Amino acid sequence: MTQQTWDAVDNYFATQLVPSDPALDAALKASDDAGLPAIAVAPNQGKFLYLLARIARARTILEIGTLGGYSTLWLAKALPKDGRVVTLEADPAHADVARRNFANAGYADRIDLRVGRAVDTLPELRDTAPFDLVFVDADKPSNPDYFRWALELTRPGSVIVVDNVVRAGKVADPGSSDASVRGVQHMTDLMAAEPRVDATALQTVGTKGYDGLAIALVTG
Ligand SMILES: C[S@@+](CC[C@H](N)C(=O)[O-])C[C@H]1O[C@@H](n2cnc3c(N)ncnc32)[C@H](O)[C@@H]1O
Ligand SMILES: [Mg+2]
Repeated sequence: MTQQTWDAVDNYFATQLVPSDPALDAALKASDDAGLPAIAVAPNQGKFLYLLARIARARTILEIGTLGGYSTLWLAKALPKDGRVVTLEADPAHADVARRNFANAGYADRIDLRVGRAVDTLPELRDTAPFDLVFVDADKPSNPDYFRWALELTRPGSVIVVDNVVRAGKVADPGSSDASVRGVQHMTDLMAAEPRVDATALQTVGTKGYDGLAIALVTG
């Protein structure tokens, strides 16, 4: 299988099942025009997050890693009118683009964007917790910290999703010295040893190449 096949299949399903949304398309274009890296989730992955949030009947969502807010908008779309997404972003330039995207999409009232390193902004969220769903998609070396925080800020029944866990297959290399790979491996160790979650991980292919995500249900 080749990238060309993966693109064609993603485009087939996106055309059928992920109708284009002008607000989301505009957010992607504005992010691109502002020079942000093209590392947002793909449209079908955004819809997947949206569906997970709806399946979980999420009213409060935490996202770690905003970029231009594309995945944030998918998550915000899944919320009831009085629901809320808190999204954390370290880079003020990314946050500026995201803030404009939220306003232009008409979702600014449902999204609370906090600028700063997530390890510094997460402790502020103890009063806002518990979150029904947490989406972890920031600096991968910090994934163990983000998993610990996600556990602290959720409740039994909450869902934790961690993006980009495959690292082009290097996650299976126990001798890897890549800090992102090691971050994912350490987080996976924590998930495996944690009696309060039930978790799995999936490899994926698509317009974003070869990747994958982990998902955990908080059980206790
Ligand atoms: C992969 S992008 C997020 C993509 C976004 N979730 C989406 O799919 O549309 C990762 C983001 O995390 C931010 N980031 C990196 N380190 C961070 C940190 N320590 N705290 C918070 N955000 C961080 C980066 O600046 C970048 O905007
Ligand atoms: Mg990602």
